[in-house]
This record gives sequence, structure tokens and C-alpha cells, in this order.
Amino acid sequence: MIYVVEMDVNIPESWSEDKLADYIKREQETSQKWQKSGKWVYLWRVAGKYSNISVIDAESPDELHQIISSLPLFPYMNIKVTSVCKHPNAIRETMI
Ligand SMILES: O=C(O)CC1=CCC(=O)O1
Repeated sequence: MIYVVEMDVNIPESWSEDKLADYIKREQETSQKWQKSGKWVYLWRVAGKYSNISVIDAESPDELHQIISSLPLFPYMNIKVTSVCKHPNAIRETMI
């Protein structure tokens, strides 16, 4: 199943630069692990916002939750998930 996921990140103002750098490093390691697995297909920055739009190819809602909730910044995100399927007028066979 293909999911389009928008993640808005809200970093607490109280965090030190070191704490933020640690989270960002672990966030990168975690998301790149999923990207290398092939399940996290696209990761785009939303221009002008501390947000991303991602395309994740997960087997089930449970697996999608496992992927998203493994991110260190997960507790600090507002997340919108949209499940998508092939449009009948799409000219390509594969969606991703
Ligand atoms: O958008 C961000 O910076 C948060 C994030 C999610 C996955 C990732 O690598 O960064």
C-alpha cells in the first residue's frame, strides 16, 4: 500500500543546540535505514516549512505506523497520512 505522509516538525524552544543536533542525526540514520530498505520511497522538504512530504510503501497500516513511530522526532510531529491507489487514467503501470 502506498501512503503519502506529511510530517510537520515542532521542536520545543527549550531544546539546546546539542540536543537538537543529536535528534537530527538520529532522525537521518533512521529515515535513511528505511529509505535503503526500499519502503520509504520519496522524502521531500516542503519549501519554506520545517515539514516533509514522504511516500512510503508499507505492507499495512501497522507497518506504516512502525516506520513513522521509529523516528526520534515522531513525538514532536503533527502527521497527516493519505492512503493512495492507482488512478484509472494513469498512463504508467506502476505508481512508484
Ligand atoms: O522533515 C524532517 O526534517 C524530519 C524528518 C523525517 C525523516 C527525516 O529524515 O527527517
